[in-house]
Amino acid sequence: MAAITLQNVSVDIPILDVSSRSLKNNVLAAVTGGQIKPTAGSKKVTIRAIDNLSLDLTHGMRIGLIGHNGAGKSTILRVMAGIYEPTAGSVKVEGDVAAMFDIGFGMDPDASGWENIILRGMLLGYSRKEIELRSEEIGLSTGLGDFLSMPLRTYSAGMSTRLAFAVSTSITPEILLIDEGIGAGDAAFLQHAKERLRSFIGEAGLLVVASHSEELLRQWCTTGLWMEHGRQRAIGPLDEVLTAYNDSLSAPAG
Ligand SMILES: Nc1ncnc2c1ncn2[C@@H]1O[C@H](COP(=O)(O)OP(=O)(O)OP(=O)(O)O)[C@@H](O)[C@H]1O
Repeated sequence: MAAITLQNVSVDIPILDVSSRSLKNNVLAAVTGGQIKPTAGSKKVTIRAIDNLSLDLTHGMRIGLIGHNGAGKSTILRVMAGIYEPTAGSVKVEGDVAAMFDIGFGMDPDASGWENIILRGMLLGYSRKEIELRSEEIGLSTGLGDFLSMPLRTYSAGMSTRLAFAVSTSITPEILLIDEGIGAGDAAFLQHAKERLRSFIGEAGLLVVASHSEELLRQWCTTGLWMEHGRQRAIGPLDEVLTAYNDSLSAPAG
């Protein structure tokens, strides 16, 4: 059974080339970003991207991460994927994780489409034998035809997305983490991609998605987690959390 538990997790990112003396003491709090703090014992600064966050996500949950720019949504996903180590607190992840962040990550521009299917498949956890067995079916589903024999650097952005997308969705993950930005491509591909995504997402035991698109969150998620300056502002049924978030955006400042 898939599960993710975060206990009092904080993520501090030290910024090495900014001195705290350069910061203006803004009276108005920033509306974006994490919390900027002087680093203890130094003139440097630290950004607290996640601030003491505890979460208990269990099998079957479909979480949408909501919040302003720099609220910490991508950072939480990276902590869950094991890319970032928390500065404080503990993270426990049970189940295989598939992360769809930077869709082109790990692809080699000089290798052909076929070779990139193998490379990316191995990055996603397939053995060479498994991915070789599946590569033909994955290649066919891209609609790239003979371009699969050409180096990736000859592909347009949409063509590369097709390739990466086909490999990424060929696995059946227990935990699926998605950062917004997937969906680039032409209309026909998008239609195909949506169907493939729907079943891919349906197969995952636990889904966490960060997105600014309310439509996408409503389609895929049932629980909303509203983040603000690295902290949890609210968690609950998606509809209620989205309404509260939208109300906060339209409320007069002050
Ligand atoms: N590589 C980095 N170096 C320095 N600061 C970073 C880095 N990555 C993120 N941060 C900081 O961490 C905080 C949280 O960023 P994060 O990317 O998690 O926000 P987000 O909610 O995903 O934002 P957006 O909706 O704009 O994508 C921000 O204040 C950002 O400035």
